[in-house]
Amino acid sequence: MTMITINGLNVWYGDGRDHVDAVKNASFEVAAGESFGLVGESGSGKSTILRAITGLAPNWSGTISIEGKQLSHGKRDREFYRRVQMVFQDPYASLHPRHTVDQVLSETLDLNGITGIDQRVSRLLDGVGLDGKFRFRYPHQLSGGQRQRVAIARALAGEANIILLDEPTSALDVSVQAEILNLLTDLREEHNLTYLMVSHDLPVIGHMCDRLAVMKDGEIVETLTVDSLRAMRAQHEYSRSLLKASIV
Ligand SMILES: Nc1ncnc2c1ncn2[C@@H]1O[C@H](COP(=O)(O)OP(=O)(O)OP(=O)(O)O)[C@@H](O)[C@H]1O
Repeated sequence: MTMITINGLNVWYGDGRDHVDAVKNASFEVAAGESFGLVGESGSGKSTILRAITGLAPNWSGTISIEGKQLSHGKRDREFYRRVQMVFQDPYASLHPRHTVDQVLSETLDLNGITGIDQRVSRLLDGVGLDGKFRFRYPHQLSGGQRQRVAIARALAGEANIILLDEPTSALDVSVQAEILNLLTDLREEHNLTYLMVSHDLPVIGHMCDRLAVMKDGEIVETLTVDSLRAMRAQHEYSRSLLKASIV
């Protein structure tokens, strides 16, 4: 089954002189259980695609479908968030500073109509490798990696099996990045999750994804498998230059 279908997507910001075509005619599909990466330099339009999916970039044309259902313009409804969750770059900004880990997770479970919250919170913490002692801590009492684990637990609290990941490790210390990437890989397998992941870092995408789209100046210049990337079978000159600059 195709979980995410993007077809002829254009996204723009601003009017008149401020008009920016951030994404131009982008198309790709992400299958159930697949991990798909969007890679490209800063400003190439990667995050804008995620913003269009989540309704944060209101000006777009083309089609975006989740599990075969076309999304409309405007705000996303509860049903959308039941299927799709996000993990952002900066876990500190995405967690309420005056809510404990317990509050963050309990509230999300409650919103999803899930019962047996007490047990579920401990299971969620366990699932992301956080000791129970962190349960009643506030975000500022956690390290960056621990905060990102909480953000991941929150994304998994409901029944969503599509997770949008926007540079989920680039704000973290290098030593912690691999831990979080490995956790995400394990969770995908365990819960049969579908990932759409944005990163400017080709090795990160190579580690995490099955297929990827390379973006440049708002356009997808190439879509290829990570295996063919590793085998240096990238066709497009730009993809090859990215590849040369990094070790996948
Ligand atoms: N809110 C906004 N208003 C106007 N222009 C924007 C806005 N957000 C992004 N842009 C522009 O859209 C283009 C694509 O930006 P986008 O953030 O999607 O790129 P990106 O590849 O995700 O890069 P980065 O990793 O730096 O976020 C850029 O030219 C950027 O300046």
